[in-house]
Amino acid sequence: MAPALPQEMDPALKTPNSASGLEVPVIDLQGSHGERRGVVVEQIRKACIEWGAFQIVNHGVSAALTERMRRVAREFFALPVEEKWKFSASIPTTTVDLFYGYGTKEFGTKGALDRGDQLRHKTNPLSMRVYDQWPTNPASYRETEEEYVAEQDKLNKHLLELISESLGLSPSYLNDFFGEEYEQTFLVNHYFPSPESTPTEGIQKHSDFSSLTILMQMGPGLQFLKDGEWFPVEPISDAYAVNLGDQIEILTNGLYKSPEHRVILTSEERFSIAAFSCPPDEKLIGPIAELVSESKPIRYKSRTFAGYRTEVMTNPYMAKALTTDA
Ligand SMILES: O=C(O)CCC(=O)C(=O)O
Ligand SMILES: [Fe+2]
Repeated sequence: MAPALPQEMDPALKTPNSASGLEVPVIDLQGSHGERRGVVVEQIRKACIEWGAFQIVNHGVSAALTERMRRVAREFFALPVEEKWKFSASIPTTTVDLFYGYGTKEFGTKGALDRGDQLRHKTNPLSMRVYDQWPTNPASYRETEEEYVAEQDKLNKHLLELISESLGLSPSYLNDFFGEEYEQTFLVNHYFPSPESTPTEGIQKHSDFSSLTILMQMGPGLQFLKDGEWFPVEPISDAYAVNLGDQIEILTNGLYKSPEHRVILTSEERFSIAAFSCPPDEKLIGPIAELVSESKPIRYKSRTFAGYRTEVMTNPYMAKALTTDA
């Protein structure tokens, strides 16, 4: 979920790191329902502590469905802009909310790309779906997004099981905690090509205020910040980039990090398709009791998810709002 106002680019952070040999970990989910579960859980724990992010392959989402989703997204964004506006929200965004439906920076500044346009829908709970904001062109758009978000829901739940286990909690802990009414948001980011020879940000440095973000990047550009250096996420066909959001950082009392990330534009048009899972608005989020001890005292203030989101959205840079209790 994107910051909106101009922010100075730290010159020290301009070039992605390649010298260290470190890479955003790639985790193979094959066998993660069965014989390889223990191995995968251990890899997830390490990745969540060191990066707060990883890529996944063999995740179970059908390649054919993903390809259909990519295709209808490209077709929608290729329409004339006046066609796309038909699927925007009728009222401009407020300072404390993201825009929904089709949008650009001109319409709602919050959460909009600097150089591109977007399509954002709430997709869970089903009662939050506003189908008027779902494209009807191409004709198969709506059914494709419906199938796609159902698969993302399954994947999100599987990942939250693995993450729960990696914390020494029962497998169902995080899914039970967020509940069936958890908020799923679907987002297509469409970045315009950049003619500049100097690196230009398509989405500025931010962390996601979600619990978990599952993202398909179509073309290079995504970078994660680790220990003050930027690391690009290597595009792998049909892989998803997964990152923890601020809610997991708070719940784990800082053991797992919600990593900062950004997108650098290239000379090619670029898309990414994200599914964010978030707690229900009124859910109180604070460190999980089992993860707090005398040697690991509470580091984060508890507040409702809606309260947290408002704090982030009213900050001009949409920065983390992870204030401590101390
Ligand atoms: O487009 C990408 O690769 C990242 C997008 C992102 O960080 C976001 O939408 O929150
Ligand atoms: Fe993000």
